[in-house]
Amino acid sequence: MIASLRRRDEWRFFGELPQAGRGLAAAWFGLILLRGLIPAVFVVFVGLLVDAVRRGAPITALLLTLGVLFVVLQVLAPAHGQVSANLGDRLTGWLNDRLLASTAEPAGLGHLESPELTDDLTLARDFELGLSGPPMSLAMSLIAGGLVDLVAGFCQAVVLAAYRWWAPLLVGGAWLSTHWLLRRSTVWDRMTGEVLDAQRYVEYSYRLAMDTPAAKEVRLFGLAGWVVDRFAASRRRLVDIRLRSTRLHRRWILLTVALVAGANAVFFWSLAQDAAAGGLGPAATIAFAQAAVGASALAFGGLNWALPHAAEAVMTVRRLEPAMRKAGALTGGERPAGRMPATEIRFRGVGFSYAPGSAEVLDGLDLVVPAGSSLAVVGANGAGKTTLVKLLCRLYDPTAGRIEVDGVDLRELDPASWRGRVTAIFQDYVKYDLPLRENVAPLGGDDDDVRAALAGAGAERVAGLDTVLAAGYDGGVDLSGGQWQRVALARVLHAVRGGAGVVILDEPTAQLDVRGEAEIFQRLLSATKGRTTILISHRFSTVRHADRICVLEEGRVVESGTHDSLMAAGGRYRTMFTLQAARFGDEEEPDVRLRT
Ligand SMILES: Nc1ncnc2c1ncn2[C@@H]1O[C@H](COP(=O)(O)OP(=O)(O)OP(=O)(O)O)[C@@H](O)[C@H]1O
Repeated sequence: MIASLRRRDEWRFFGELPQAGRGLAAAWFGLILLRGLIPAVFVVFVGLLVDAVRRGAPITALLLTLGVLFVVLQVLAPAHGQVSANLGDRLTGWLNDRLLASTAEPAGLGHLESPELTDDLTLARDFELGLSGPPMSLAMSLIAGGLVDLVAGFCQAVVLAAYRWWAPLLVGGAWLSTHWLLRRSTVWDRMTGEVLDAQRYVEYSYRLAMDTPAAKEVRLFGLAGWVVDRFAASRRRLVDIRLRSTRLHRRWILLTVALVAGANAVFFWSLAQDAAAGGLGPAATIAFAQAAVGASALAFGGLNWALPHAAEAVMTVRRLEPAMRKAGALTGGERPAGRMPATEIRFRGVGFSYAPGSAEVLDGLDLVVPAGSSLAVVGANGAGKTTLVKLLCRLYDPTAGRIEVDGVDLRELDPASWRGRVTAIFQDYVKYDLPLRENVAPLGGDDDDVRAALAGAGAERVAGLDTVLAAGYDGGVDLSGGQWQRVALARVLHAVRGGAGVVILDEPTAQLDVRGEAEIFQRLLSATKGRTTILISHRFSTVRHADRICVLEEGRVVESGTHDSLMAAGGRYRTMFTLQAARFGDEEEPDVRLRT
């Protein structure tokens, strides 16, 4: 039992508190002891006062002491509340720091895509949102209150030992047992699929209502009422589950009442007997009676509500740290990437699936990209094109085969060093709510370089370098889809200027008009000169200008060659190209070639 008590999250939670603020945690614990001790001292002094009155002795000093104790007790309560709120806020900040670090630091992405870890993450983040329990600053006040009661009850029970050795055990034990007997009524299991599901819905509906990206559709499709109802319904569901799992169990309550009533009856009967028989004076009788009443604070049911919730949040974050580190880890190589690739990038029998047991997205893929050349990858939706370049960025490792750079397995290279060589624009590129300068050079850079990159992407006039690219900020602006894409391209061009040797362009011009696309390609052409470039596009007018083209189907390369050779071969590429040319016309295509 002791071992199981020691293993409980609650203890470990108290052990973690100093991490949030050593001095503050010490003050918080100190105030708990002080506020718990004073009531027992008060009881003793009341006894002494009654005795002094009875004996006709001076009572001024005793009254003064009682007054001071009373005032101190009153002052300590709000001060403790403030310390608790501060500690709760610090703890929230500390937990957020840990969560951000465990989410952002792993080199891979596995930890963000594991369903179990995502569940834990939802649970962990609740310490701030307070969707299924009090937020941390309030929880710390409630926990402090519960602990003060516990210490106060314990100290007053100890006073009873001066009456009879068994009195603290009988009275204190009875009140203490209420904690275990009623525990089931106040604690609820939040790790069930039903709770996590409801919690995820609550969060999601909340974000749908509050976040700008969903605002257009919510209004256009008349979804406002639906979103609000959905939030209310999932919130209600969460409350219902909680009520259901914590409903009071009548049998346990009756047992608790009987136990407490019985213990107190025995104690007070014994006290009355001794007082009547003259074995106990009025001062002691009053003091022990008061202490017995005070011991009722041991029924610290209040702790059950806030403590498990807070402890769970802290322990979930602690548990997530190693789990996310492991799931997001990439087997570490330490070889620096230097100026790789000097000769080629080679995919050798590469297989990949996103989760163990799930479908193979890449399956025995072989591909060579000579250094300094351009390769276009085409294929139907879901063929695995983006997955291929994600592996090249080492966001994941192949589940079979290997990717070699100049003959060296990518896994032997230091991931950070290799990523320093690669730059990419993905379909879901990030639109930072930051000034244009940081959108182009997130890690900072010379303004002239930023301007040159913007000019290269035809985005020099979208906004001033200091303008925040989000309408919600003072002086901020929102950009069109095409303008955003140019800014993202500028980010890539800035990285190329900074020395990136591998350029990945995943549908880089999907949001540009035909003229814009032709113009951007001219610029990409000169900017990526001498760089190894991989272009993914559904626009064959763009694709045809790559040095080489490969067609991906069901996770394999089924055709590869130059535009002319593939057209001459009359295979899938020719079919796709002809279909698109017939539908959209091929006359306006830009006369540019994406290569060195
Ligand atoms: N993070 C992920 N977790 C699980 N499966 C994924 C993930 N990303 C992609 N997939 C699956 O992998 C397959 C290939 O996706 P991928 O994005 O590589 O295709 P694509 O060829 O780039 O498609 P598109 O032309 O539509 O962009 C798809 O079936 C997709 O459902």
